[in-house]
Formats: sequence, structure tokens, C-alpha cells
Amino acid sequence: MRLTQTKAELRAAAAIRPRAVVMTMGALHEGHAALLAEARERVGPDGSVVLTIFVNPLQFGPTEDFDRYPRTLASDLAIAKNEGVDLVFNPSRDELYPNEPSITVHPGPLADELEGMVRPGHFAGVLTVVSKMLHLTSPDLALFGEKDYQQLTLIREMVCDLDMDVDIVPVQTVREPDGLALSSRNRYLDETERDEALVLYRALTAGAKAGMNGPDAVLAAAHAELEAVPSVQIDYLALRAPDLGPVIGPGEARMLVAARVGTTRLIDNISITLR
Ligand SMILES: Nc1ncnc2c1ncn2[C@@H]1O[C@H](COP(=O)(O)OP(=O)(O)OP(=O)(O)O)[C@@H](O)[C@H]1O
Ligand SMILES: CC(C)(CO)[C@@H](O)C(=O)[O-]
Ligand code: BAL
Repeated sequence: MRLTQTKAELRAAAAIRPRAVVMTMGALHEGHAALLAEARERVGPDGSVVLTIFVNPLQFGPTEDFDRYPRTLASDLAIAKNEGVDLVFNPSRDELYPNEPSITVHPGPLADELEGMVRPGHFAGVLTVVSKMLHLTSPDLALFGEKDYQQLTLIREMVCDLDMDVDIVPVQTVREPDGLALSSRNRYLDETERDEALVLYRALTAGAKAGMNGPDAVLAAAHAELEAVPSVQIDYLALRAPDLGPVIGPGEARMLVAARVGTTRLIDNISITLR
């Protein structure tokens, strides 16, 4: 496994194809490992798997956790090696953004909803760095987790609307045995908060169980769970079509939730079959 920290080194690295990229902000866990394993599976033993690790300042608001975001490069590299990664790209902020970019990606209206309501400008920052990383790594496929479902949806829209020649591969959310979605931010939680955080998954599964009774029943069941833990502050609970447009009838839908547990903000989502 090779570690590169400059764009020049990355570009000069062997151009083995097929090539898959997994983009992360580091603090790797089993969710990231699942993306890397799926990447290897898809490119085969002779293809290459590229991992990017970069805490992207452009996607953090001024009061968010950019400074305290966990940075654990040594253990990230050990996990990457264990997953058979060929190349790690871990640039510094100055390397990736030698100047404040004046041209960025405009993500369209979905970026102002859900996460975008609470984190204005977040998805412009995400799509700008994802676009840069796609240019720099030039992959055949790029894998993203369903845990960040709105991000995945917007990346798909960008790749389609801007004719980017890459396959976007979704990977199911990896959960703890009790249902909590793995997230780098889980490490901010103390023991009590870790227990409280489980209400997100309880709300989603209660909603999913109510699917046969229609959208109102789904939202009511999920809200009832969330209201039972008043210390958890809900940012939004929403039921949408799989492309995050409005629900227009029976069939598959997505329920998404975001909430603050103490000072930690967590998100999760689930697929729901509506009758
Ligand atoms: N539990 C998970 N299951 C599957 N994919 C995941 C999971 N957690 C993160 N990912 C995916 O890993 C990629 C990198 O995500 P990121 O580095 O932000 O990790 P994270 O755990 O989501 O961190 P954060 O706590 O900042 O949300 C994204 O495509 C994300 O959707
Ligand atoms: C896609 C990403 C690596 C861009 O910084 C980030 O938003 C993430 O980790 O999900
Ligand atoms: N996992 C999405 C990146 C972020 O929260 O900024």
C-alpha cells in the first residue's frame, strides 16, 4: 500500500484499471471497511482500490466540528492495509486548496432541503471536493454509503447532470448489533448519549413497520419514538421518494432523520415500503 500526499504523486502513481475510489474524512470504522471491501470485490484482485482521507473545510459551517473532527491517520492506514487498499491519498488543506476556490459546484435545489436546511452550503462543499477527488483519482467507480443518503443522491445527480464518466455504487448502512449506524461522530458520545442515540434507529424501524398503514402512520409511529426521548433534539424527520422528491403513492420510500444528542449531530435513514 502506498501513501501519497500531493496531487503530483497521486497522478504519477500506477494507472491500474479497473480502479475504484472510496472517499472519506478518515476516523475509519467498519462502515468504511465495508465500502473498501465492496470496492475490492468489484475491481477484482488485479484492479486497484484508492482511498482518500481529507477533512474538507468547505463542507463545515463556521460553528460546526471541523476542528474537533477526529483525525486518526495511523489507525486509518492500518485499516486500509487490512482491506487491501493500494493507494491512499491524504493531502493537506494547502495541497488540495492552494487558494480559496472561486469556482465551486452548485448542487441545485435538493441541497437546500433536509441536511441543507440545517447546514447551509454543506453540499456545495461536498460536491466540490467530490468533483476534485474524481478528477484527481480518475476512477471507473466510486463507492458511497447510504448512511449519507442525501449526499449519495446529490452525487448521483451531479455525475448525471455533468456527464461525469464514473459509476456511483451505493453501499448499505453498516450498523452496530443494536442498530446504531456506524459514524465517525459516534466517538463523541458518552455512555448515556450512546443509549439515547439508539432512538434514531428505533424511530426509523417503527416507521418502517407502519408502512402498510400509509405515510401518516409511518410519521406518527416514528415521532412517537422520538418524543419518548425528549433530550434528543430533532432537526428533521422526513418521508420522501427514493430520489428524495415528494412521496407520490405506494411503493418504496425513504425516511430520513437528523437529531442532536448532547452536542453531537447524528443522521440516519431507512427504506420503507408504503402500501
Ligand atoms: N455506517 C456506515 N455504513 C456505510 N457507509 C458509511 C457508514 N458511515 C459512513 N459511511 C460512508 O463512508 C464514506 C465516508 O464517510 P465519512 O468519512 O463522513 O464517515 P462518517 O462515519 O459518515 O462520518 P461522520 O460522522 O462525519 O458522518 C461516505 O460515503 C459515508 O456514507
Ligand atoms: C464524501 C466526503 C468524503 C466528502 O468530503 C464526505 O462528505 C464524507 O465523508 O461523506
Ligand atoms: N458524512 C458526511 C460528512 C459530513 O458530515 O460533513
